[in-house]
Amino acid sequence: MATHEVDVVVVGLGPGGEYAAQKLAEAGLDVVGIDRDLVGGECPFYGCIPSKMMIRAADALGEARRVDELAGSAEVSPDWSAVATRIDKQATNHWQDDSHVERLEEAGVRIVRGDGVLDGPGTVRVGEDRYVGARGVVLNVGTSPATLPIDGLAETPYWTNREIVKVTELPASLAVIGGGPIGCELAQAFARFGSAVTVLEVADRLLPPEEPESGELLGRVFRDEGIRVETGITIERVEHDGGFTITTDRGEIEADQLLVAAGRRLNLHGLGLDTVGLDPEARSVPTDERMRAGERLWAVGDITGHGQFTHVSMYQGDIAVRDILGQDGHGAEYHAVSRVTFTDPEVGSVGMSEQQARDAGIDVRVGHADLAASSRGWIHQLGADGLIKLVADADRGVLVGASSVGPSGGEVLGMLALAVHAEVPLDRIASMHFAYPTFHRAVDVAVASIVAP
Ligand SMILES: Cc1cc2nc3c(=O)[nH]c(=O)nc-3n(C[C@H](O)[C@H](O)[C@H](O)COP(=O)(O)OP(=O)(O)OC[C@H]3O[C@@H](n4cnc5c(N)ncnc54)[C@H](O)[C@@H]3O)c2cc1C
Ligand SMILES: NC(=O)c1ccc[n+]([C@@H]2O[C@H](COP(=O)([O-])OP(=O)(O)OC[C@H]3O[C@@H](n4cnc5c(N)ncnc54)[C@H](O)[C@@H]3O)[C@@H](O)[C@H]2O)c1
Repeated sequence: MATHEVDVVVVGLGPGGEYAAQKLAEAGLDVVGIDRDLVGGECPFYGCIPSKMMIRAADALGEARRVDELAGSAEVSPDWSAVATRIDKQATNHWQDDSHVERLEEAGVRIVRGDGVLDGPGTVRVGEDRYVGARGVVLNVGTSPATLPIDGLAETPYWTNREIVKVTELPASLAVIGGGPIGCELAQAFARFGSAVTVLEVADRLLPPEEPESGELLGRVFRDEGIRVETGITIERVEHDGGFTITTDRGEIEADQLLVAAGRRLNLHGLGLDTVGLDPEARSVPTDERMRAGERLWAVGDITGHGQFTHVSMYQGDIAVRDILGQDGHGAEYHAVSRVTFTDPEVGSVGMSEQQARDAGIDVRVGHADLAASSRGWIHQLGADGLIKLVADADRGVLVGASSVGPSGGEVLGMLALAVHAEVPLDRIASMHFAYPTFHRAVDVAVASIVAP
């Protein structure tokens, strides 16, 4: 077994690990980056980027279909091959990671392909090689699609996000198990291209962790668009015989293809966490505000349990880099994590939901605004469904959470994320100017419903 002495070993090169490896190497450290699959991780090859390319195209179709009522007439002939080609060529370079590898190598990172396994503090084994980091190890091993214990499912050729991003021909019909962000985003994209889509969600609404108003609104929009939405459903069995038959407590559902988008499994199994004093069965890797997870060990990304988002992974990667380099700066805070599901309307939220705030014992005040009833919503008309919901801590006079659903809901969320993050007093928000007639002007209405109900 060969031993390689370096400064830092990064295991898993998802967004946070890739960022950390590059910055540490640019700072002059000797860095080895280990990945068993594509350097860059889930986001660029199987996640955010290909799915958002699908959504960009599907949104163009959705808008074009509004022309007849708003601006004359438009004939829409969807062609999935334009999306498939863009994902293949522009987003993923045929699922090759050369550009990611080149960027890291130019910074001085040595890339090792293989399965990294922890072997005591500061040490990682890859096959017959041991890499010892004098400063330590950064873990960024991410997630894989969760498997569901549904009778028959494992024997069928169902799709996860890994397969659906490579689809070159649109299925006539698609069933989607899971009405979370992946299920909702892809369901609407495929429906807008012409697939007959059914979403099967065990909870009583879409996007269950979001505010009930948000998930219910999205369910209404989906149904209006012709997507079949079955919430509160139990799937009993899945069979495949050319097509899929999904047996549920409401009868059988047939579909040409099946997407399972029912959450993620952390890639912690077999990682050797016990060799560094961590519980291999834990549901996340606990970290402090400097992303330290143990002796000479840092962890970033989905495995830390603070939201499975690229921006969280990179935020944490930056903090780990500063800690390793002995630099000052802010530590990790999670009271204002923002997230956006890129459906139409976009569903954005930040901080706590109303229920989470009540559960935390906060004296909650809630503010609402109906986007469709705002000046801009009325002008926009088609596709203006949306809302603003604010969750305020009455004692402190600040927002602890907010939701922004609507066209550009994720962009409107920006100002709310700032307010929650910086704990801007509500009366200061109430005293500002809100440009007319923007979508974000609905925030003024929602604030007023708390400050001067
Ligand atoms: C369809 C889809 C859409 C998404 N859309 C968005 C979005 O719009 N916005 C957003 O913020 N987030 C989105 N996400 C989530 C986002 O992709 C992840 O949060 C993001 O990739 C960060 O993950 P990570 O840094 O933990 O690592 P990952 O991206 O999961 O990468 C982990 C890496 O570690 C490697 N690895 C694992 N185990 C080992 C090992 N033992 N040895 C060596 N290498 C190993 C893997 O091969 C992989 O390359 C989406 C996810 C999916 C699936
Ligand atoms: N725009 C974004 O930022 C974005 C987009 C996609 C994914 N992501 C990230 O990836 C993560 C994973 O996404 P996801 O949608 O797979 O997971 P998720 O856990 O958020 O949602 C999965 C859904 O599947 C449902 N479900 C589970 N078992 C079921 C069953 N047997 N039958 C029917 N429904 C079932 C759950 O109730 C849940 O609503 C997200 O939590 C998010 O952090 C982010």
